[in-house]
Amino acid sequence: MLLKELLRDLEIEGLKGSDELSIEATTYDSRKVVNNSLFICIEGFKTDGHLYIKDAIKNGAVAVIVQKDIDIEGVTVVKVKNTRKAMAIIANDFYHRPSGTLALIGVTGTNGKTSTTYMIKKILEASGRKPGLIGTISNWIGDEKIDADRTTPESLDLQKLFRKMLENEIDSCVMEVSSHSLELQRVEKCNFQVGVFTNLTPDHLDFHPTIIDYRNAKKKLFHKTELYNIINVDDEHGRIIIDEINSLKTPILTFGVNNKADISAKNIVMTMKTVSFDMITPKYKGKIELNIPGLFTVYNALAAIAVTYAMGIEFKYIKEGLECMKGIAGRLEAVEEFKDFAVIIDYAHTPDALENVLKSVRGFVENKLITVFGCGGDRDRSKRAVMGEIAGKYSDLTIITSDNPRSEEPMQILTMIEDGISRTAGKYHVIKDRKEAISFALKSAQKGDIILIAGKGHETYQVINNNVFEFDDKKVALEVAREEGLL
Ligand SMILES: CC(=O)N[C@H]1[C@@H](OP(=O)(O)OP(=O)(O)OC[C@H]2O[C@@H](n3ccc(=O)[nH]c3=O)[C@H](O)[C@@H]2O)O[C@H](CO)[C@@H](O)[C@@H]1O[C@H](C)C(=O)N[C@@H](C)C(=O)N[C@H](CCC(=O)O)C(=O)O
Ligand SMILES: Nc1ncnc2c1ncn2[C@@H]1O[C@H](COP(=O)(O)OP(=O)(O)OP(=O)(O)O)[C@@H](O)[C@H]1O
Repeated sequence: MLLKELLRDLEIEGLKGSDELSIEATTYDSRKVVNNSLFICIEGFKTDGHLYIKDAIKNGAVAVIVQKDIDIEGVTVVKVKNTRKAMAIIANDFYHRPSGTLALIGVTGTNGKTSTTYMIKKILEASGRKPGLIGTISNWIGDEKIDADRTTPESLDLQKLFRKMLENEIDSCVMEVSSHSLELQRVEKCNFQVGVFTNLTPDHLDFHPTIIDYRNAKKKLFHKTELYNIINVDDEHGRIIIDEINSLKTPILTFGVNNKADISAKNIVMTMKTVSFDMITPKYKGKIELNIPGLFTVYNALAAIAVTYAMGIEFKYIKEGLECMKGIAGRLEAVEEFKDFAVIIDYAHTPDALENVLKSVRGFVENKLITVFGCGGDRDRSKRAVMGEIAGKYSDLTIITSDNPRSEEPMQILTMIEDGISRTAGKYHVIKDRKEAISFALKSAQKGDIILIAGKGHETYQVINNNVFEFDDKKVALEVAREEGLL
Protein backbone atom coordinates (compact mmCIF):
# COMPACT_ATOMS: atom_id res chain seq x y z
CA MET A 1 0.00 0.00 0.00
CA LEU A 2 1.27 3.50 -0.71
CA LEU A 3 2.00 5.70 2.30
CA LYS A 4 -0.24 8.44 0.89
CA GLU A 5 -3.20 6.03 0.90
CA LEU A 6 -2.61 5.38 4.59
CA LEU A 7 -2.38 9.09 5.32
CA ARG A 8 -5.62 9.90 3.49
CA ASP A 9 -7.88 10.00 6.56
CA LEU A 10 -5.39 11.61 8.97
CA GLU A 11 -5.25 15.20 10.07
CA ILE A 12 -1.59 15.85 9.24
CA GLU A 13 0.29 18.63 11.00
CA GLY A 14 3.52 18.19 9.03
CA LEU A 15 5.05 15.94 6.34
CA LYS A 16 8.79 15.71 5.62
CA GLY A 17 9.83 13.37 2.78
CA SER A 18 7.93 11.42 0.15
CA ASP A 19 4.46 9.95 0.67
CA GLU A 20 4.77 7.81 -2.49
CA LEU A 21 6.59 5.03 -0.61
CA SER A 22 5.30 1.49 -0.65
CA ILE A 23 4.49 0.31 2.89
CA GLU A 24 4.60 -3.43 3.49
CA ALA A 25 4.14 -3.53 7.26
CA THR A 26 3.00 -1.23 10.07
CA THR A 27 3.99 -1.46 13.73
CA TYR A 28 4.19 0.49 17.00
CA ASP A 29 7.18 -1.51 18.27
CA SER A 30 10.67 -0.82 16.87
CA ARG A 31 11.67 -4.40 17.71
CA LYS A 32 9.06 -5.70 15.28
CA VAL A 33 10.00 -3.44 12.38
CA VAL A 34 10.82 -5.22 9.09
CA ASN A 35 11.86 -3.83 5.70
CA ASN A 36 9.61 -1.11 4.26
CA SER A 37 7.72 -0.64 7.52
CA LEU A 38 5.79 2.34 8.78
CA PHE A 39 6.74 2.83 12.45
CA ILE A 40 4.16 4.59 14.64
CA CYS A 41 5.64 6.28 17.74
CA ILE A 42 3.46 5.83 20.82
CA GLU A 43 4.14 7.86 23.94
CA GLY A 44 3.71 5.16 26.57
CA PHE A 45 3.41 4.94 30.32
CA LYS A 46 6.88 3.44 30.76
CA THR A 47 8.82 4.73 27.78
CA ASP A 48 8.29 6.71 24.58
CA GLY A 49 8.21 5.21 21.10
CA HIS A 50 9.78 8.43 19.74
CA LEU A 51 13.04 7.31 21.41
CA TYR A 52 13.26 4.23 19.18
CA ILE A 53 13.12 5.81 15.74
CA LYS A 54 16.80 5.11 15.06
CA ASP A 55 16.30 1.43 15.98
CA ALA A 56 13.27 1.33 13.71
CA ILE A 57 15.26 2.80 10.80
CA LYS A 58 18.03 0.24 11.37
CA ASN A 59 15.42 -2.52 11.20
CA GLY A 60 13.96 -1.25 7.92
CA ALA A 61 11.43 1.50 8.67
CA VAL A 62 10.94 3.88 5.73
CA ALA A 63 8.42 6.19 7.37
CA VAL A 64 7.46 7.23 10.89
CA ILE A 65 4.36 8.78 12.41
CA VAL A 66 5.14 11.12 15.31
CA GLN A 67 3.32 13.52 17.60
CA LYS A 68 6.46 15.39 18.66
CA ASP A 69 8.88 17.53 16.66
CA ILE A 70 11.57 15.10 15.56
CA ASP A 71 14.62 16.02 13.55
CA ILE A 72 15.70 12.88 11.74
CA GLU A 73 16.98 12.11 8.22
CA GLY A 74 16.55 9.06 6.01
CA VAL A 75 12.83 8.42 6.52
CA THR A 76 9.57 10.19 5.78
CA VAL A 77 8.32 11.87 8.95
CA VAL A 78 4.59 12.50 9.36
CA LYS A 79 3.47 14.57 12.32
CA VAL A 80 -0.04 14.22 13.75
CA LYS A 81 -1.70 15.44 16.94
CA ASN A 82 -2.26 12.00 18.47
CA THR A 83 -0.38 8.94 17.25
CA ARG A 84 -2.69 6.45 18.98
CA LYS A 85 -5.67 7.87 17.09
CA ALA A 86 -3.66 7.95 13.86
CA MET A 87 -2.66 4.32 14.45
CA ALA A 88 -6.30 3.24 14.73
CA ILE A 89 -7.15 4.99 11.45
CA ILE A 90 -4.10 3.55 9.67
CA ALA A 91 -4.81 0.07 11.07
CA ASN A 92 -8.32 0.15 9.67
CA ASP A 93 -7.12 1.22 6.22
CA PHE A 94 -4.05 -1.04 6.12
CA TYR A 95 -6.23 -4.10 6.71
CA HIS A 96 -8.96 -2.85 4.31
CA ARG A 97 -11.63 -1.90 6.84
CA PRO A 98 -12.47 -5.41 8.01
CA SER A 99 -14.84 -4.63 10.88
CA GLY A 100 -17.46 -3.25 8.50
CA THR A 101 -17.85 -6.72 6.97
CA LEU A 102 -18.02 -8.65 10.26
CA ALA A 103 -21.07 -8.49 12.52
CA LEU A 104 -19.13 -7.06 15.45
CA ILE A 105 -20.37 -7.30 19.04
CA GLY A 106 -18.53 -5.45 21.82
CA VAL A 107 -18.94 -6.36 25.48
CA THR A 108 -17.79 -3.94 28.16
CA GLY A 109 -18.17 -3.74 31.96
CA THR A 110 -16.11 -4.54 35.06
CA ASN A 111 -17.11 -8.19 35.40
CA GLY A 112 -18.64 -10.82 33.17
CA LYS A 113 -17.14 -9.78 29.81
CA THR A 114 -15.35 -13.06 29.17
CA SER A 115 -18.25 -15.20 30.34
CA THR A 116 -20.77 -13.26 28.25
CA THR A 117 -18.65 -13.38 25.09
CA TYR A 118 -18.30 -17.17 25.35
CA MET A 119 -22.08 -17.51 25.73
CA ILE A 120 -22.71 -15.31 22.69
CA LYS A 121 -20.20 -17.35 20.66
CA LYS A 122 -21.97 -20.60 21.57
CA ILE A 123 -25.38 -19.25 20.58
CA LEU A 124 -24.06 -17.90 17.27
CA GLU A 125 -22.47 -21.29 16.54
CA ALA A 126 -25.71 -23.11 17.39
CA SER A 127 -27.52 -20.87 14.89
CA GLY A 128 -25.09 -21.85 12.13
CA ARG A 129 -22.98 -18.72 12.10
CA LYS A 130 -19.18 -18.73 12.19
CA PRO A 131 -18.12 -16.39 14.98
CA GLY A 132 -14.67 -15.28 16.06
CA LEU A 133 -13.89 -14.21 19.62
CA ILE A 134 -11.43 -11.73 21.11
CA GLY A 135 -10.84 -11.61 24.84
CA THR A 136 -8.81 -12.17 27.99
CA ILE A 137 -8.35 -15.96 27.91
CA SER A 138 -7.55 -16.30 24.19
CA ASN A 139 -8.68 -15.20 20.78
CA TRP A 140 -10.54 -17.61 18.51
CA ILE A 141 -10.85 -17.75 14.75
CA GLY A 142 -13.50 -20.44 14.52
CA ASP A 143 -11.87 -23.43 16.22
CA GLU A 144 -8.33 -22.02 15.95
CA LYS A 145 -7.10 -20.73 19.30
CA ILE A 146 -4.67 -17.81 19.32
CA ASP A 147 -2.89 -16.63 22.47
CA ALA A 148 -4.06 -13.26 23.78
CA ASP A 149 -1.62 -10.80 25.40
CA ARG A 150 -4.35 -8.61 26.76
CA THR A 151 -8.13 -8.26 26.79
CA THR A 152 -8.44 -5.87 23.84
CA PRO A 153 -5.51 -5.79 21.41
CA GLU A 154 -3.84 -2.63 20.12
CA SER A 155 -5.63 -1.25 17.04
CA LEU A 156 -3.04 -2.63 14.58
CA ASP A 157 -3.21 -6.12 16.10
CA LEU A 158 -6.98 -5.92 16.32
CA GLN A 159 -7.60 -4.98 12.70
CA LYS A 160 -5.10 -7.63 11.59
CA LEU A 161 -7.06 -10.20 13.57
CA PHE A 162 -10.34 -9.08 11.97
CA ARG A 163 -8.74 -9.41 8.53
CA LYS A 164 -7.55 -12.93 9.38
CA MET A 165 -11.07 -13.77 10.54
CA LEU A 166 -12.51 -12.66 7.20
CA GLU A 167 -9.90 -14.71 5.32
CA ASN A 168 -11.14 -17.71 7.32
CA GLU A 169 -14.78 -17.06 6.46
CA ILE A 170 -15.71 -15.85 9.92
CA ASP A 171 -18.95 -13.86 9.66
CA SER A 172 -19.24 -12.34 13.12
CA CYS A 173 -16.99 -11.46 16.02
CA VAL A 174 -17.72 -11.05 19.69
CA MET A 175 -15.08 -9.16 21.62
CA GLU A 176 -14.33 -7.84 25.08
CA VAL A 177 -13.84 -4.10 25.03
CA SER A 178 -11.82 -2.97 28.04
CA SER A 179 -11.99 0.56 29.39
CA HIS A 180 -8.24 0.83 28.63
CA SER A 181 -8.93 0.09 24.99
CA LEU A 182 -11.66 2.72 24.78
CA GLU A 183 -9.49 5.32 26.50
CA LEU A 184 -6.38 4.44 24.45
CA GLN A 185 -8.31 4.42 21.17
CA ARG A 186 -7.61 0.78 20.33
CA VAL A 187 -11.18 0.33 19.00
CA GLU A 188 -11.44 3.76 17.40
CA LYS A 189 -12.33 2.60 13.89
CA CYS A 190 -14.37 -0.49 14.77
CA ASN A 191 -17.92 -0.64 13.42
CA PHE A 192 -19.87 -2.36 16.18
CA GLN A 193 -23.31 -3.72 15.46
CA VAL A 194 -24.11 -4.30 19.13
CA GLY A 195 -22.59 -2.98 22.36
CA VAL A 196 -23.19 -4.56 25.77
CA PHE A 197 -22.75 -3.14 29.28
CA THR A 198 -22.51 -5.84 31.97
CA ASN A 199 -21.91 -3.83 35.18
CA LEU A 200 -19.54 -1.35 36.77
CA THR A 201 -17.88 -1.44 40.18
CA PRO A 202 -14.62 0.18 41.35
CA ASP A 203 -11.60 -1.22 39.47
CA HIS A 204 -8.67 0.13 37.48
CA LEU A 205 -8.68 3.29 39.58
CA ASP A 206 -4.93 3.41 39.02
CA PHE A 207 -5.67 4.13 35.34
CA HIS A 208 -8.93 6.11 35.49
CA PRO A 209 -8.81 9.08 37.92
CA THR A 210 -12.36 8.50 39.23
CA ILE A 211 -15.18 5.99 38.85
CA ILE A 212 -17.00 8.55 36.67
CA ASP A 213 -14.01 8.66 34.30
CA TYR A 214 -14.08 4.86 34.32
CA ARG A 215 -17.80 4.84 33.43
CA ASN A 216 -17.32 7.51 30.77
CA ALA A 217 -14.58 5.39 29.19
CA LYS A 218 -16.96 2.41 29.02
CA LYS A 219 -19.74 4.62 27.68
CA LYS A 220 -17.70 5.45 24.57
CA LEU A 221 -18.58 2.00 23.20
CA PHE A 222 -22.24 2.98 22.90
CA HIS A 223 -21.40 5.80 20.52
CA LYS A 224 -19.82 3.34 18.09
CA THR A 225 -22.76 0.95 17.62
CA GLU A 226 -25.30 0.68 14.83
CA LEU A 227 -27.94 -1.91 15.72
CA TYR A 228 -28.46 -2.00 19.52
CA ASN A 229 -27.01 -0.95 22.84
CA ILE A 230 -27.71 -3.55 25.48
CA ILE A 231 -27.56 -2.38 29.09
CA ASN A 232 -27.91 -4.02 32.51
CA VAL A 233 -30.74 -2.04 34.10
CA ASP A 234 -30.12 -3.54 37.55
CA ASP A 235 -26.73 -1.82 37.68
CA GLU A 236 -26.77 1.75 38.99
CA HIS A 237 -24.16 2.84 36.43
CA GLY A 238 -26.14 1.02 33.74
CA ARG A 239 -29.13 3.21 34.53
CA ILE A 240 -27.01 6.36 34.35
CA ILE A 241 -25.61 5.24 30.99
CA ILE A 242 -29.15 4.63 29.71
CA ASP A 243 -30.10 8.22 30.61
CA GLU A 244 -26.94 9.57 29.02
CA ILE A 245 -27.23 7.67 25.72
CA ASN A 246 -30.99 7.89 25.34
CA SER A 247 -30.78 10.57 22.67
CA LEU A 248 -28.51 8.49 20.40
CA LYS A 249 -30.15 6.96 17.35
CA THR A 250 -29.07 3.41 18.27
CA PRO A 251 -31.96 1.81 20.21
CA ILE A 252 -31.43 0.50 23.74
CA LEU A 253 -32.42 -2.97 24.91
CA THR A 254 -32.33 -3.52 28.67
CA PHE A 255 -31.79 -6.70 30.66
CA GLY A 256 -32.16 -7.39 34.35
CA VAL A 257 -33.87 -9.32 37.09
CA ASN A 258 -34.89 -6.74 39.70
CA ASN A 259 -36.04 -3.87 37.49
CA LYS A 260 -38.42 -3.74 34.53
CA ALA A 261 -36.33 -4.90 31.57
CA ASP A 262 -36.85 -5.95 27.93
CA ILE A 263 -35.03 -9.23 28.57
CA SER A 264 -35.50 -10.69 32.04
CA ALA A 265 -35.47 -13.86 34.13
CA LYS A 266 -37.97 -15.32 36.59
CA ASN A 267 -38.03 -18.42 38.80
CA ILE A 268 -34.26 -18.61 39.21
CA VAL A 269 -33.13 -21.91 40.73
CA MET A 270 -29.50 -22.40 41.74
CA THR A 271 -27.50 -25.46 42.67
CA MET A 272 -23.81 -25.78 43.40
CA LYS A 273 -23.12 -26.53 39.72
CA THR A 274 -26.08 -25.18 37.76
CA VAL A 275 -28.60 -22.39 37.43
CA SER A 276 -31.95 -22.40 35.66
CA PHE A 277 -34.51 -19.68 34.98
CA ASP A 278 -37.49 -18.70 32.86
CA MET A 279 -36.34 -16.29 30.20
CA ILE A 280 -38.71 -13.56 29.07
CA THR A 281 -38.21 -11.48 25.92
CA PRO A 282 -40.73 -9.30 24.03
CA LYS A 283 -41.17 -12.08 21.42
CA TYR A 284 -40.65 -15.39 23.23
CA LYS A 285 -40.35 -17.07 26.62
CA GLY A 286 -38.72 -20.30 27.66
CA LYS A 287 -36.73 -22.17 30.27
CA ILE A 288 -32.93 -22.05 30.22
CA GLU A 289 -30.83 -24.56 32.19
CA LEU A 290 -27.14 -23.75 32.46
CA ASN A 291 -24.31 -25.98 33.60
CA ILE A 292 -22.59 -22.95 35.13
CA PRO A 293 -23.45 -21.80 38.64
CA GLY A 294 -24.00 -18.39 40.22
CA LEU A 295 -26.61 -15.63 40.12
CA PHE A 296 -24.20 -13.55 38.05
CA THR A 297 -24.36 -16.30 35.43
CA VAL A 298 -28.03 -15.37 34.95
CA TYR A 299 -26.96 -11.79 34.18
CA ASN A 300 -24.29 -12.94 31.73
CA ALA A 301 -26.81 -15.25 30.06
CA LEU A 302 -29.41 -12.46 29.85
CA ALA A 303 -26.82 -10.23 28.18
CA ALA A 304 -26.01 -13.00 25.69
CA ILE A 305 -29.73 -13.62 25.07
CA ALA A 306 -30.32 -9.89 24.51
CA VAL A 307 -27.53 -9.69 21.93
CA THR A 308 -28.63 -12.71 19.96
CA TYR A 309 -32.31 -11.76 20.26
CA ALA A 310 -31.39 -8.34 18.82
CA MET A 311 -29.59 -10.11 15.97
CA GLY A 312 -32.81 -12.01 15.19
CA ILE A 313 -31.66 -15.44 16.36
CA GLU A 314 -34.42 -17.93 17.16
CA PHE A 315 -35.10 -19.11 20.71
CA LYS A 316 -34.22 -22.76 19.98
CA TYR A 317 -30.63 -21.75 19.08
CA ILE A 318 -30.32 -19.51 22.12
CA LYS A 319 -31.37 -22.40 24.34
CA GLU A 320 -29.19 -24.92 22.52
CA GLY A 321 -26.12 -22.65 22.60
CA LEU A 322 -26.39 -21.83 26.28
CA GLU A 323 -27.28 -25.31 27.44
CA CYS A 324 -24.43 -27.05 25.64
CA MET A 325 -21.87 -25.04 27.62
CA LYS A 326 -19.91 -27.09 30.12
CA GLY A 327 -18.43 -24.09 31.93
CA ILE A 328 -15.78 -21.48 31.29
CA ALA A 329 -12.13 -22.06 32.18
CA GLY A 330 -11.28 -20.58 35.57
CA ARG A 331 -14.76 -19.17 36.13
CA LEU A 332 -16.28 -21.02 39.11
CA GLU A 333 -14.53 -24.11 37.79
CA ALA A 334 -14.82 -27.08 40.16
CA VAL A 335 -11.77 -29.37 40.22
CA GLU A 336 -13.59 -32.65 39.68
CA GLU A 337 -10.92 -34.86 41.30
CA PHE A 338 -11.79 -33.65 44.82
CA LYS A 339 -14.61 -35.65 46.36
CA ASP A 340 -14.81 -35.08 50.16
CA PHE A 341 -14.58 -31.34 49.86
CA ALA A 342 -14.94 -29.05 46.86
CA VAL A 343 -12.13 -27.03 45.30
CA ILE A 344 -13.25 -24.18 43.05
CA ILE A 345 -10.98 -22.04 40.88
CA ASP A 346 -12.26 -18.57 40.01
CA TYR A 347 -10.93 -15.45 38.32
CA ALA A 348 -12.54 -13.02 40.81
CA HIS A 349 -10.02 -10.20 41.16
CA THR A 350 -12.30 -7.27 41.86
CA PRO A 351 -14.20 -6.63 45.09
CA ASP A 352 -17.55 -7.07 43.38
CA ALA A 353 -16.57 -10.33 41.67
CA LEU A 354 -15.16 -11.75 44.92
CA GLU A 355 -18.31 -10.83 46.80
CA ASN A 356 -20.56 -12.34 44.12
CA VAL A 357 -18.60 -15.56 43.99
CA LEU A 358 -18.46 -15.91 47.77
CA LYS A 359 -22.21 -15.24 48.02
CA SER A 360 -22.85 -17.81 45.28
CA VAL A 361 -20.90 -20.61 46.95
CA ARG A 362 -21.76 -19.67 50.57
CA GLY A 363 -25.26 -21.09 50.18
CA PHE A 364 -23.90 -24.55 49.40
CA VAL A 365 -21.30 -24.84 52.16
CA GLU A 366 -22.05 -27.78 54.46
CA ASN A 367 -19.12 -27.13 56.78
CA LYS A 368 -16.52 -24.36 56.23
CA LEU A 369 -15.79 -21.94 53.40
CA ILE A 370 -12.04 -21.50 52.95
CA THR A 371 -10.86 -18.73 50.61
CA VAL A 372 -7.34 -18.41 49.18
CA PHE A 373 -6.70 -15.11 47.41
CA GLY A 374 -4.38 -12.12 46.92
CA CYS A 375 -4.27 -8.88 44.93
CA GLY A 376 -2.10 -7.92 41.97
CA GLY A 377 0.89 -5.63 42.33
CA ASP A 378 1.34 -2.37 40.35
CA ARG A 379 -2.43 -2.12 39.96
CA ASP A 380 -5.28 -0.35 41.75
CA ARG A 381 -4.28 -0.43 45.45
CA SER A 382 -7.62 0.82 46.70
CA LYS A 383 -9.24 -2.57 46.25
CA ARG A 384 -6.85 -4.51 48.52
CA ALA A 385 -8.36 -3.71 51.94
CA VAL A 386 -11.88 -3.86 50.48
CA MET A 387 -11.28 -7.37 49.16
CA GLY A 388 -9.80 -8.37 52.53
CA GLU A 389 -12.96 -7.18 54.24
CA ILE A 390 -15.18 -9.07 51.79
CA ALA A 391 -13.19 -12.30 52.19
CA GLY A 392 -13.35 -12.00 55.99
CA LYS A 393 -17.08 -11.35 55.94
CA TYR A 394 -18.07 -14.41 53.90
CA SER A 395 -15.34 -16.99 54.65
CA ASP A 396 -14.77 -19.12 57.73
CA LEU A 397 -11.06 -19.08 57.00
CA THR A 398 -9.07 -16.95 54.54
CA ILE A 399 -5.52 -17.54 53.38
CA ILE A 400 -4.11 -14.28 52.05
CA THR A 401 -1.38 -14.96 49.51
CA SER A 402 0.44 -13.62 46.45
CA ASP A 403 -1.30 -12.98 43.12
CA ASN A 404 1.06 -11.45 40.56
CA PRO A 405 2.88 -9.01 42.88
CA ARG A 406 4.78 -7.83 39.76
CA SER A 407 7.40 -5.27 40.88
CA GLU A 408 5.94 -4.82 44.37
CA GLU A 409 7.17 -6.47 47.55
CA PRO A 410 4.52 -9.20 48.11
CA MET A 411 4.27 -8.65 51.87
CA GLN A 412 3.39 -5.00 51.30
CA ILE A 413 0.31 -6.09 49.32
CA LEU A 414 -0.64 -8.77 51.83
CA THR A 415 -0.45 -6.27 54.70
CA MET A 416 -2.89 -3.98 52.88
CA ILE A 417 -5.31 -6.88 52.46
CA GLU A 418 -4.82 -7.75 56.13
CA ASP A 419 -5.85 -4.20 57.07
CA GLY A 420 -9.27 -4.95 55.62
CA ILE A 421 -9.76 -8.47 56.90
CA SER A 422 -8.71 -7.54 60.42
CA ARG A 423 -11.81 -5.33 60.58
CA THR A 424 -13.96 -8.48 60.36
CA ALA A 425 -14.44 -11.48 62.61
CA GLY A 426 -13.12 -13.79 59.86
CA LYS A 427 -10.14 -16.00 60.75
CA TYR A 428 -7.15 -15.69 58.44
CA HIS A 429 -3.52 -16.60 57.80
CA VAL A 430 -0.97 -14.76 55.69
CA ILE A 431 1.16 -17.13 53.58
CA LYS A 432 3.25 -15.34 50.95
CA ASP A 433 4.00 -18.40 48.78
CA ARG A 434 0.88 -19.29 46.77
CA LYS A 435 1.65 -22.99 46.61
CA GLU A 436 2.12 -23.15 50.38
CA ALA A 437 -1.12 -21.21 50.82
CA ILE A 438 -3.02 -23.70 48.65
CA SER A 439 -1.38 -26.57 50.50
CA PHE A 440 -2.41 -25.08 53.86
CA ALA A 441 -6.01 -24.69 52.68
CA LEU A 442 -6.16 -28.28 51.41
CA LYS A 443 -4.69 -29.66 54.61
CA SER A 444 -7.15 -27.64 56.70
CA ALA A 445 -10.18 -28.89 54.73
CA GLN A 446 -12.71 -31.34 56.09
CA LYS A 447 -15.70 -33.15 54.62
CA GLY A 448 -18.33 -30.70 53.32
CA ASP A 449 -15.93 -27.76 53.05
CA ILE A 450 -15.58 -25.58 49.98
CA ILE A 451 -12.17 -24.13 49.11
CA LEU A 452 -12.32 -21.15 46.77
CA ILE A 453 -8.99 -20.33 45.12
CA ALA A 454 -9.64 -16.89 43.67
CA GLY A 455 -7.86 -14.37 41.49
CA LYS A 456 -5.97 -16.25 38.81
CA GLY A 457 -8.65 -18.35 37.14
CA HIS A 458 -7.34 -19.52 33.75
CA GLU A 459 -3.92 -17.85 34.17
CA THR A 460 -0.93 -20.15 34.18
CA TYR A 461 1.74 -17.82 35.54
CA GLN A 462 2.77 -15.69 38.50
CA VAL A 463 4.73 -12.47 38.09
CA ILE A 464 7.10 -12.03 41.04
CA ASN A 465 9.84 -9.36 41.03
CA ASN A 466 8.79 -8.76 37.43
CA ASN A 467 9.84 -12.33 36.52
CA VAL A 468 7.25 -14.66 35.08
CA PHE A 469 6.96 -18.14 36.63
CA GLU A 470 4.72 -20.97 35.57
CA PHE A 471 1.83 -21.30 38.02
CA ASP A 472 -1.57 -22.88 37.51
CA ASP A 473 -3.89 -22.97 40.56
CA LYS A 474 -5.65 -26.11 39.38
CA LYS A 475 -2.44 -28.03 38.63
CA VAL A 476 -0.86 -26.90 41.91
CA ALA A 477 -3.94 -27.95 43.91
CA LEU A 478 -3.86 -31.41 42.33
CA GLU A 479 -0.09 -31.72 42.76
CA VAL A 480 -0.28 -30.78 46.45
CA ALA A 481 -3.27 -33.06 47.03
CA ARG A 482 -1.37 -36.00 45.52
CA GLU A 483 1.74 -35.22 47.60
CA GLU A 484 -0.40 -35.07 50.74
CA GLY A 485 -2.46 -38.17 49.86
CA LEU A 486 -5.69 -36.14 49.82
CA LEU A 487 -7.14 -37.61 46.62
C1 LIG B 1 -1.59 0.78 30.51
C2 LIG B 1 -1.52 0.27 29.11
O1 LIG B 1 -2.52 -0.03 28.52
N1 LIG B 1 -0.31 0.16 28.60
C3 LIG B 1 -0.10 -0.13 27.20
C4 LIG B 1 0.94 0.82 26.70
O2 LIG B 1 2.07 0.46 27.38
P1 LIG B 1 3.09 1.46 27.84
O3 LIG B 1 2.48 2.80 27.78
O4 LIG B 1 3.67 1.02 29.10
O5 LIG B 1 4.15 1.30 26.66
P2 LIG B 1 5.69 1.54 26.84
O6 LIG B 1 6.31 0.29 27.29
O7 LIG B 1 5.84 2.77 27.63
O8 LIG B 1 6.18 1.76 25.34
C5 LIG B 1 5.75 2.90 24.57
C6 LIG B 1 5.91 2.56 23.13
O9 LIG B 1 7.29 2.35 22.84
C7 LIG B 1 7.44 1.21 22.06
N2 LIG B 1 8.79 0.65 22.22
C8 LIG B 1 9.25 0.29 23.45
C9 LIG B 1 10.50 -0.27 23.58
C10 LIG B 1 11.29 -0.48 22.43
O10 LIG B 1 12.42 -0.99 22.46
N3 LIG B 1 10.77 -0.10 21.23
C11 LIG B 1 9.55 0.46 21.09
O11 LIG B 1 9.14 0.75 19.99
C12 LIG B 1 6.34 0.28 22.55
O12 LIG B 1 6.02 -0.73 21.62
C13 LIG B 1 5.19 1.26 22.74
O13 LIG B 1 4.49 1.44 21.55
O14 LIG B 1 1.12 0.69 25.32
C14 LIG B 1 1.60 -0.62 24.97
C15 LIG B 1 1.77 -0.66 23.46
O15 LIG B 1 0.79 0.04 22.83
C16 LIG B 1 0.61 -1.70 25.46
O16 LIG B 1 1.11 -2.96 25.16
C17 LIG B 1 0.41 -1.54 26.96
O17 LIG B 1 -0.51 -2.48 27.47
C18 LIG B 1 0.04 -3.25 28.53
C19 LIG B 1 0.59 -4.56 28.01
C20 LIG B 1 -1.01 -3.59 29.57
O18 LIG B 1 -0.77 -4.35 30.49
N4 LIG B 1 -2.17 -3.05 29.48
C21 LIG B 1 -3.22 -3.39 30.41
C22 LIG B 1 -3.29 -2.48 31.64
C23 LIG B 1 -4.51 -3.35 29.66
O19 LIG B 1 -4.63 -2.74 28.60
N5 LIG B 1 -5.50 -4.06 30.18
C24 LIG B 1 -6.80 -4.11 29.59
C25 LIG B 1 -7.72 -5.03 30.38
C26 LIG B 1 -8.01 -4.55 31.72
C27 LIG B 1 -9.07 -5.43 32.37
O20 LIG B 1 -10.26 -5.23 32.09
O21 LIG B 1 -8.68 -6.30 33.18
C28 LIG B 1 -6.70 -4.80 28.25
O22 LIG B 1 -7.47 -4.47 27.35
O23 LIG B 1 -5.92 -5.76 28.16
N1 LIG C 1 -21.93 -10.59 35.73
C1 LIG C 1 -21.05 -10.68 36.72
N2 LIG C 1 -21.16 -9.89 37.82
C2 LIG C 1 -20.27 -9.96 38.82
N3 LIG C 1 -19.24 -10.83 38.86
C3 LIG C 1 -19.08 -11.63 37.79
C4 LIG C 1 -19.97 -11.61 36.68
N4 LIG C 1 -19.57 -12.54 35.79
C5 LIG C 1 -18.47 -13.10 36.29
N5 LIG C 1 -18.17 -12.57 37.50
C6 LIG C 1 -17.02 -12.84 38.37
O1 LIG C 1 -15.93 -12.14 37.77
C7 LIG C 1 -14.88 -13.05 37.40
C8 LIG C 1 -14.37 -12.70 36.03
O2 LIG C 1 -15.39 -12.99 35.10
P1 LIG C 1 -15.15 -12.73 33.58
O3 LIG C 1 -13.82 -13.22 33.22
O4 LIG C 1 -16.32 -13.19 32.81
O5 LIG C 1 -15.14 -11.12 33.63
P2 LIG C 1 -14.27 -10.11 32.81
O6 LIG C 1 -15.11 -8.87 32.77
O7 LIG C 1 -13.91 -10.68 31.51
O8 LIG C 1 -12.99 -9.90 33.69
P3 LIG C 1 -11.56 -9.24 33.19
O9 LIG C 1 -11.86 -7.92 32.60
O10 LIG C 1 -10.82 -9.07 34.44
O11 LIG C 1 -10.98 -10.18 32.23
C9 LIG C 1 -15.52 -14.44 37.44
O12 LIG C 1 -14.55 -15.38 37.73
C10 LIG C 1 -16.55 -14.27 38.49
O13 LIG C 1 -15.91 -14.36 39.75
